[in-house]
Amino acid sequence: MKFLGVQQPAYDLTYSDVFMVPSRSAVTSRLDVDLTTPDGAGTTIPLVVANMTAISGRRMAETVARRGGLAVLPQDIPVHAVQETISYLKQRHTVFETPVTVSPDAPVSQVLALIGKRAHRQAVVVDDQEQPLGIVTEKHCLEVDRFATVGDVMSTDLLTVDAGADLGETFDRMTHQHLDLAPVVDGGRLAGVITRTGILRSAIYSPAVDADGRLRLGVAIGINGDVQAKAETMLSSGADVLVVDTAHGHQDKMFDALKLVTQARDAHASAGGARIPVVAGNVVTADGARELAEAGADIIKVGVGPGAMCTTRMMTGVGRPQFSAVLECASAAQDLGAEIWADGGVKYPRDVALALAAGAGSVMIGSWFAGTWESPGDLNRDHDGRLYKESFGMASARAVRNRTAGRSAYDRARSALFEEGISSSKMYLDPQRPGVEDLIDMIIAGVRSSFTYAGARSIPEFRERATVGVQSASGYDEGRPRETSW
Ligand SMILES: NC(=O)C1=CN([C@@H]2O[C@H](COP(=O)(O)OP(=O)(O)OC[C@H]3O[C@@H](n4cnc5c(N)ncnc54)[C@H](OP(=O)(O)O)[C@@H]3O)[C@@H](O)[C@H]2O)C=CC1
Ligand SMILES: Nc1nc2c(ncn2[C@@H]2O[C@H](COP(=O)(O)O)[C@@H](O)[C@H]2O)c(=O)[nH]1
Ligand SMILES: [K+]
Repeated sequence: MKFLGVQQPAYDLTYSDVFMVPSRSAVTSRLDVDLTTPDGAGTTIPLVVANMTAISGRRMAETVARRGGLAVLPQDIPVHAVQETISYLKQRHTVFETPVTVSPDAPVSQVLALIGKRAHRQAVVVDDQEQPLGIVTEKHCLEVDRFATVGDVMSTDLLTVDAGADLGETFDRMTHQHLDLAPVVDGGRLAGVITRTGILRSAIYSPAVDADGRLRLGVAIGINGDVQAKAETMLSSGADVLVVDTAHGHQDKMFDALKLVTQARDAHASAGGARIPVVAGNVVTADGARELAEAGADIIKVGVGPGAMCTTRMMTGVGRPQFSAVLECASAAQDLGAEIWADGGVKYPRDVALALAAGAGSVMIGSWFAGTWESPGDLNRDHDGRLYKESFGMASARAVRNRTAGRSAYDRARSALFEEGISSSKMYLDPQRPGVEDLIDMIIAGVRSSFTYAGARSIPEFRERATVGVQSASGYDEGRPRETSW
């Protein structure tokens, strides 16, 4: 990346402070851009879901991995629950979505409870042999008494697709029959569901898979407790990426933890397992990035204070404008053969593109994905009828209370003194883009386009070719669309 015209300014920059100029391009289509990450995390798009309890769960992990990204499960989840999630994810189909099934005798209220995290808002009605009998949609259920049975309201106008069927032809048949969703069967039994949008997405994205072709998942490990045991358990349970994560990643305790995790990882690889990348953070300086890379981190997580749930900068004055942090840390890490993840503060597709221009291998997103069907929280409706989910920071009093539940009252009270995050925030679902895949579509469309403006076909080329200028607040404002007249 180079700065436009003048030299790099003497002050630090946020994503909003910068813009990119187009340059002569030989890339004639946005579809010629390959967004496979160079960071070794095994993803085909440079997006990682932040390890936050209100955001990253199994539905999120499954949905994002199918489109080539990676979710990282938070360190606060009990070990057995993480193991169950890994095992669940490893059994998911890489193209077909996991169906919600109900029996024809079930009340429609059951359907409404089950389809909450499904973007298609539909369930498949099956018999005892798991053979599809019909489809029931949210709309069917909302129009009747909650105790009406599924069999009363379901649609039996079905298109059942064989697991080996050509997806393009399936799309045409579904369009012809005005169907959005079709059950997929393998040997007569339900194997998944497919939607028309899902078919289109399968043509554009490649799932993030392990060596055995199963969906990938990351797991976060804190720096407290028995770090070695946790790392070993996660490795043997099938985690694909380990994230050693703490607020202040440039501290002795982090280096102790990182040593244990990399040793466990190496032992796992020597015993015939895959070599799992280790991520460590968070830091925002070249020194921090360099020392973590020297200590064995493959990927360094960068960002202190840009997160939407984060009060660190206001509480402590510590942090750094994220564009400059990413730029400096990426350069230091890459000198040592390591990569970085730009973590936090992403609100628009442009922020992802700018992080990649500054040298990030992937970009971690939390709060933006909180307001989606797939995040773990319950769906709420405000006074105006708008749908939202509740989110909270991982250093908030609420998260600290959860994390320290097993400790003494005295220890918990002491930990609660240090609060650097918001305990409750409303994250609204965008009516135009209520699913995480809708947001991924928007981000990836923006980033692909950004690459062609720079004449880049790949992330390494984009890093090389991007030309970045510094703008005033009115420069940024000029770029914003106006939804009403001004
Ligand atoms: N990216 C960011 O800007 C930030 C992210 N977070 C996220 O919140 C989650 C919880 O992280 P964390 O608060 O580190 O909790 P952890 O449970 O990971 O513990 C942090 C450990 O580091 C010690 N420590 C020393 N200095 C600090 C410091 N300045 N801030 C925090 N801990 C310190 C703590 O000791 P003691 O308690 O005795 O001081 C404790 O032992 C993580 O997911 C993290 O990524 C949190 C804050 C900022
Ligand atoms: N200082 C704090 N940082 C937090 C907290 N919870 C999460 N985080 C960080 O934010 C990013 C996600 O950023 P977002 O803008 O996409 O939401 C996450 O990965 C953490 O690094 C917190 O309570 N305090
Ligand atoms: K913030």
